[in-house]
Amino acid sequence: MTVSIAVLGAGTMGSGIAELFAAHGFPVALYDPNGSVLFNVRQRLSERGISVAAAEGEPAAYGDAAKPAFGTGSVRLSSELADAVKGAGFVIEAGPEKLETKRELLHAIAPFLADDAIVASNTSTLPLESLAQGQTFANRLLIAHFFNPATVVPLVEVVGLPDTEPGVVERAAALMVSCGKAPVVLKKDCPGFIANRLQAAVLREACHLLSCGVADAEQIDRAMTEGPGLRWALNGPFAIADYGGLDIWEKVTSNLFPLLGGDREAPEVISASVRQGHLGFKSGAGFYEYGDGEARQREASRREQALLQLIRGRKGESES
Ligand SMILES: NC(=O)c1ccc[n+]([C@@H]2O[C@H](COP(=O)([O-])OP(=O)(O)OC[C@H]3O[C@@H](n4cnc5c(N)ncnc54)[C@H](O)[C@@H]3O)[C@@H](O)[C@H]2O)c1
Repeated sequence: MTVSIAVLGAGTMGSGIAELFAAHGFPVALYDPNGSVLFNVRQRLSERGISVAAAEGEPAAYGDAAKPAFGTGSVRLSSELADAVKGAGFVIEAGPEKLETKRELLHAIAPFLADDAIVASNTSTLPLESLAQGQTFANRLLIAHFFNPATVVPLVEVVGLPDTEPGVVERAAALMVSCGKAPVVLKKDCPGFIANRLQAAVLREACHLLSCGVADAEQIDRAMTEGPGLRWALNGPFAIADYGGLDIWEKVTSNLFPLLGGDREAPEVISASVRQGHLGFKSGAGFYEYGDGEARQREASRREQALLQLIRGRKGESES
């Protein structure tokens, strides 16, 4: 039987996760408390070929309530939490990254959850333990951490707790696989999980090099995309160390580790940009300039296509 999906929060990640599940044939209910978010999501999903309906009683602007009722491969938009959650076999929250908001949201869904529903959080940084505290379904709660864009990037980090009900993590991982994802199951809860910790370590050093005047941002980025970035799409750091030779990497690490940047706070170059309202791509400027909304839309599509091509090319290589 096809499991019904409920996605809570229809922002960048929630709308992408809803699209992913719908594109793989699952019936999806997508909840957001903000009507204008739902209105925009309807436009976006429709443009991407996903069938969108409004839940009963919702404004027609969210989609035609008459069709499709809750069909396979469609998204039903709802501003009612109970409506979105009831009957769902897998619920994933993608609300704001605030502990209290997420805890309250999880608390609010408890009365409407099916007895065997799995509940996941897409949090980037909050420990599962802190989300699970006091929740009646804590033994069915886990992390399923997608990457942006959720429709494209294969990785989903899946994390349970020591008293997670047996089989729950495995069922969630299998669900991800059925959507073409490559789940990585962590042995234990860890803030930032794996991938964001690795990315943060690289960004810390990139900012250190920039602040030392070794090169500008563009050159530092090129040193990544024209070099290690290409290899990292095929081999992780341990395989790269094996290929290079562990004797060599012993020297590299012992010579370089004492010299690497060791910031314990957000890099000043990033904080200064944030203070000026330069938030990166979404605001039109950060380390680079991105132009107006239309230019950014084009760039986002181009990046998504390039990423898809890369993923397809990589699959082709490993299959041949
Ligand atoms: N953006 C990323 O690259 C990324 C990647 C992985 C994980 N995440 C995580 O995913 C989550 C969502 O991030 P995002 O980038 O989509 O944020 P976003 O700001 O784009 O979306 C958040 C959505 O939550 C809605 N919301 C507000 N209060 C809510 C509530 N009480 N219940 C349900 N929804 C509510 C907002 O209206 C908004 O539409 C965060 O936990 C974030 O850390 C983000």
